[in-house]
Amino acid sequence: MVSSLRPPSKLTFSSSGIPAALPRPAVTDANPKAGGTVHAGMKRKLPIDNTVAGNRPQAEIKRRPGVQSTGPVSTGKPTSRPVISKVGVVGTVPSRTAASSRRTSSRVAARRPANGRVAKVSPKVGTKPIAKPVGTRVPLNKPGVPRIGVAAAKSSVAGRGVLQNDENKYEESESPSVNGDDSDDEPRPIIKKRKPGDIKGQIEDLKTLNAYLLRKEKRTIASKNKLKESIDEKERLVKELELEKDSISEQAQSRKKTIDELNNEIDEIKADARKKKISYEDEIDDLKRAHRRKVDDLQAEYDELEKRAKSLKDSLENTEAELKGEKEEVIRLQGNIKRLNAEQLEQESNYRTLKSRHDVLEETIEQRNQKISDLETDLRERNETIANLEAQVRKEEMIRRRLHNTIQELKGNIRVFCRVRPLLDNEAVDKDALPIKFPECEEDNEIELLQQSESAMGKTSTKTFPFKFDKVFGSESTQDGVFEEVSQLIQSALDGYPVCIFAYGQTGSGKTFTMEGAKKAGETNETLGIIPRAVRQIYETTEMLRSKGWEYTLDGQFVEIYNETIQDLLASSSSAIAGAAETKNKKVEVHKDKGGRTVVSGATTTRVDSPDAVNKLLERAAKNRTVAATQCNDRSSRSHSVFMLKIQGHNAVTSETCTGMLNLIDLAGSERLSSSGAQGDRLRETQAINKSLACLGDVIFAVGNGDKHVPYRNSKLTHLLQDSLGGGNSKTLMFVCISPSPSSAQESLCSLRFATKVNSCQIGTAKRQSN
Ligand SMILES: Nc1ncnc2c1ncn2[C@@H]1O[C@H](COP(=O)(O)OP(=O)(O)OP(=O)(O)O)[C@@H](O)[C@H]1O
Repeated sequence: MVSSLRPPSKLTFSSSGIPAALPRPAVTDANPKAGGTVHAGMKRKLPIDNTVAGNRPQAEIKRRPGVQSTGPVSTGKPTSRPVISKVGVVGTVPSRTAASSRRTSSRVAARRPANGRVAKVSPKVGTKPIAKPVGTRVPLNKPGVPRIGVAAAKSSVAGRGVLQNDENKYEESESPSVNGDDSDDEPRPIIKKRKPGDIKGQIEDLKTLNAYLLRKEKRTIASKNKLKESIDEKERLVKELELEKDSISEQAQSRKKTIDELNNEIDEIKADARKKKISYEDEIDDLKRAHRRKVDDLQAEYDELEKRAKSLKDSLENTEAELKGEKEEVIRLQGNIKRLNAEQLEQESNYRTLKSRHDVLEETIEQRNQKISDLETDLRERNETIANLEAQVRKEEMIRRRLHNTIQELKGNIRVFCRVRPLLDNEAVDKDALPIKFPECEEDNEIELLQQSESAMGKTSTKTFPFKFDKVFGSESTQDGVFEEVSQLIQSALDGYPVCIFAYGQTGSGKTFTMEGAKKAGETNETLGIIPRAVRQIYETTEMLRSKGWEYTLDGQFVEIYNETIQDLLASSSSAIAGAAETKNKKVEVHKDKGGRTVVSGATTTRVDSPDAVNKLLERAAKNRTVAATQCNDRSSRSHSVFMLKIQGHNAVTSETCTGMLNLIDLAGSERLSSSGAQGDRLRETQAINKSLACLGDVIFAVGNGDKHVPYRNSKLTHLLQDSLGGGNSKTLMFVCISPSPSSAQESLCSLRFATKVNSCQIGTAKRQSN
């Protein structure tokens, strides 16, 4: 019988907690001679109680018919319990004689299944009960057989044969039986009965017996030695089994540990499962809610669909009705199609007619294209002519400028216009009593001032003072009419000449009205004075002159001379005027630049590139004058305001350049000191005004007389206007403004006399400033 051990491939646990795959010996009946179970690892002969088995292999016993075998191998129901002795001899001992083995077998019984089978026992301790005929008695204590304990005895009993592993065969032993069973051993010598006194025979018998006993002793000793060896071997086996037991115990502990770990793992899994259960419950709740919502939505959708179905049904009914109408329409359209077909035929005939016309037209187009080509040639020729004409125009423009200047010169480089303002509403005067008369003359250039005087005798006489100027404007004159006469001088400024236009006269005589226009809000453009009109004319003319190759830049300055101090009227803390630099706190000075031209530094210069820029400029100046007037009562009447416009032109075609200067001056009131009755500050103001006006007269007279020294620097005004009052190339126009009021007659007389004096001056031939 061979048992083999296979290593466990995988540890699995049975319900009892014992590894199901624990290695177990495979018990087979491979060795027919063996009567017991031998572990695969036991590669030695084990003495077995062969006598019990009758020296016949157990399998053989099992197969032999008629033998009543109760061995577990043959029947599976042992009549005796397996015995595992300390020496590892496994045999079957009848229950009643196995007391000495009970302690050992009890350990094995712990592993024995409940049904008492020993087919599977502890690894390496494979046992197989040896079948023994019932009632067979093992003779253990025969005389001459040494007592070596139950196991030893059993071994000795089994000494007739040896148990071999699967590699060794079960061999018959040659040695005599140790249990003294002569039937199988050397036969006991037969001692015949001797006659008494047959000593010799008795001695021979004794010798024979002795020899037999000696042989038998020898065999017994050999058997004993073998048994001893066997015992040693089995003790060693016991040790091995104990070691194995310890190993199994360790394995058991390790498995227990594993079981604990697995239990922990199971607990964790359970806890995890509980958590998951809670989470799944929440999820289920969410899903239920979602489901309810979905159901609600679906219900709403269903309602909606139902509504739609109803509306579709209605719509279908409508459509059906429409379809009916459409069918009628189709019938009607079919009639139309018939009619259209007829029309189409007509159209086709029209098309043919049109096609023939189209062919005719194409011919015409060809002829016209030819004509266009001719016209283009003509146009080119005409363009050339236009270019020539433009050159001619430019040439003529130069001629015009020269002629215009000649005319101006012929009119006089210093001209004086007299303007009499109308009576104001607050001047309740009889018109017939007015001291101003306008003689009827063709050129409207005469004026008479009537002055009444009373003689010592009390006789009243009227004295007439006639004056003649270049032009006299009566109280009926309009701003338009006045500007028409002035515009020629403005053109001179554009043509590159320095031009000065003054308004001279007593306070309230209409100087500001003439120069700037009405101050009242809501006045129309008709009341605009010379300054806005002049700037507008210049702007419009420069735009027109673009076509003749001229590009102009206009830079304006507006200053006030009060008590011989120049102040900037365009200064703005908030730079309200586009392009205006901050110059409020700067001192305004007059000096010469590198080119010897008189310039004003410290005053704001504004680029006038649109009519809007002009308006803003004038508004700013008016605002600043109003502020100044608040600081000093009636200041505007006692200061000179000077608007200076620098006009720079460049003709890219002819490479001509020109620089004109237009000065428009609203002079301070020219009251006489004696008549004004001024005192204190007013007296000083009046003195400053009179001085500057006198200086202006002196400069004009000096230039007119051709004096070598012209006293420009005697006043800020003449110093400022030096280039424009500089004789030959400048043009000066003075407006002498007259109040028609009788109370102003004396002042009017003075003004007219001053103007006449200026008018008598003839400044030499004006020369155009050009590069
Ligand atoms: N030609 C005119 N037609 C209608 N009203 C005029 C005319 N000339 C002047 N006036 C009016 O007469 C008043 C005085 O005129 P203005 O202020 O121009 O005089 P002024 O000489 O500039 O006085 P000041 O020296 O005080 O500035 C103003 O109300 C003005 O509108």
